[in-house]
Amino acid sequence: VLSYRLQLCVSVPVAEVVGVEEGQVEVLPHKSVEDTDRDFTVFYVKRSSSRTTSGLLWRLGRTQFTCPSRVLRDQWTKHLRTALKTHSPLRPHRLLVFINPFGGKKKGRQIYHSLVAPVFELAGISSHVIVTERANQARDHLLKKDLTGFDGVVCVGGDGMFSEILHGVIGRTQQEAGLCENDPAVTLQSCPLHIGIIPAGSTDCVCYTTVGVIDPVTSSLHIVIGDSQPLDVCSVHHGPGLVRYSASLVGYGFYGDVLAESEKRRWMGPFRYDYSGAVVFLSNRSYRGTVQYLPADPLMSSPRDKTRYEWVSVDGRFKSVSLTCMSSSCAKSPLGLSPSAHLADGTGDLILVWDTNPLGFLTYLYRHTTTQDQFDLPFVEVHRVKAVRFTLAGGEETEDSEGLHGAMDGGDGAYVENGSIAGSQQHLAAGANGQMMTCEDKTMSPFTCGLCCSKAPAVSVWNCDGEILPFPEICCRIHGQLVRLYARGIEDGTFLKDCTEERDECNRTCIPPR
Ligand SMILES: Nc1ncnc2c1ncn2[C@@H]1O[C@H](COP(=O)(O)OP(=O)(O)OP(=O)(O)O)[C@@H](O)[C@H]1O
Ligand SMILES: CCCCCCCCCCCCC/C=C/[C@@H](O)[C@H](CO)NC(=O)CCCCC
Ligand SMILES: [Ca+2]
Repeated sequence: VLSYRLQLCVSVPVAEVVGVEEGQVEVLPHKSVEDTDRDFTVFYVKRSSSRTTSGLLWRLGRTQFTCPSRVLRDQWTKHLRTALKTHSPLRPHRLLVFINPFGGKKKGRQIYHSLVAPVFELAGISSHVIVTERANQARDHLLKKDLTGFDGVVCVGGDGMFSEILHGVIGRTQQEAGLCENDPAVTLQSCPLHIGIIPAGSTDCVCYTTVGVIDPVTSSLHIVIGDSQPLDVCSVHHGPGLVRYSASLVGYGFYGDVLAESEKRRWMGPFRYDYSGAVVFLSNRSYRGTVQYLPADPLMSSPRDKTRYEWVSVDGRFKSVSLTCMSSSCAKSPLGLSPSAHLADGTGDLILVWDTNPLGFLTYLYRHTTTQDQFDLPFVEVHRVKAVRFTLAGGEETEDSEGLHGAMDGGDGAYVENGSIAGSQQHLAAGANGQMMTCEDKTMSPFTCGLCCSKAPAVSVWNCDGEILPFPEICCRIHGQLVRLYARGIEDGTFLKDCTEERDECNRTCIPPR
């Protein structure tokens, strides 16, 4: 308990003290120090009274103390600094910071320098800052450069930027451990570097899901006090190799189409998703396929039914197929794609939305924006899984492959925009084997292209955390707690009554107040 000289009482856990400074110090908007012999200032995490729909906003609290003598003041500051080290061993000392100057509303640099850097400085963190000049620069840096001395990596940007960091730290860890990332059966090594996210993107889904708010100051405070939240990661494989990792959404059909459509409209900023969502909804597509999944929960089966840990296969026509390792919440959908998914339980939730009429699908989508259960619809099913495979359904496979060749001479075919993968503006035909061929008409979107070739596309693309994967056949495996974030899950002080998870394995509403 810290006694404040105006007789107010402020109680702050040592774990939430950000820093201690001699004198009467102010930090924001600018640092100013009035150095008096007997004063010191304590900075700490203060929960804001303004409540958001999901998590709590954190602010920098500040309390000044006056001691009877300078000697006593120096004893206080020394002891407090020692206590910080002892109580919070995961507090970072040195961070590698990547800023994407073009993410979201293009305010990454400003956000970092005005809101985040002062908090880092106060906490005595030394930061090496890199403003990226190209996509994948952060990933490549993490894969190749010397990372000695860094405790964590911070990305200032959106989910795409987080994904770069994710690939960098996972890849580097496996390289150093001599493990093969291509084999979905290999148990990957969890990464020693913590990842911090300063939200400055369009969806900021990973930040929203792990912190509960999109707020750079809240996130910077989680980083400086060394909060640690393990996170499940899904590896996505195609043919013999690893294609990508995903922390949030691996989605085929609706979410793949929205992404393909929105990549052409990056100039619209975050609004591109709303616009593309409407375009794709109106195109009323569904796709055939076979989904195989490995159920995660042995309680779902009995010892006599021979289904324990065996692959289950479903075949049909889907509006969307989504796999998410976490709830995947965002401002549009505060409870997320799968509201009770856990951040670090080693499983993912597979959501199958069977073909339905437009009103039914709209109801499904709309429920994401409310507290109504989006799974309580006759055409939706959800499974907690360890692994998923997707193939084009039986006869469809041949049909599509033939369609591909037909596309070359103007026949039937399935078309996707190449989007960010190879940077080309041509349309690619994605076949059962992932082989890609260009469509004759290089000027139209996949949707009009479907029309120009007289048939709506039979094959969609995968949306993997906001990146397009232009081949339908994939295999996914969830790796439990592969990375750690500077976060603590959504902090709202209530417990789910039926939750039996340990804190580290639980996700959202079960986090006890500290
Ligand atoms: N300097 C750069 N120039 C161009 N692209 C970059 C640069 N730095 C990073 N990128 C890429 O920009 C892409 C998008 O960035 P980011 O995720 O930060 O913003 P966003 O797409 O607006 O947000 P969200 O991913 O939350 O929807 C990332 O995939 C990243 O690889
Ligand atoms: C009538 C109202 C209907 C409203 C429907 C709202 C449905 C919202 C569901 C939210 C799902 C978020 C899934 C997160 C995906 C991220 O990993 C990814 C990368 O940032 N974002 C997108 O692909 C961007 C994808 C955007 C999809 C809309
Ligand atoms: Ca999970």
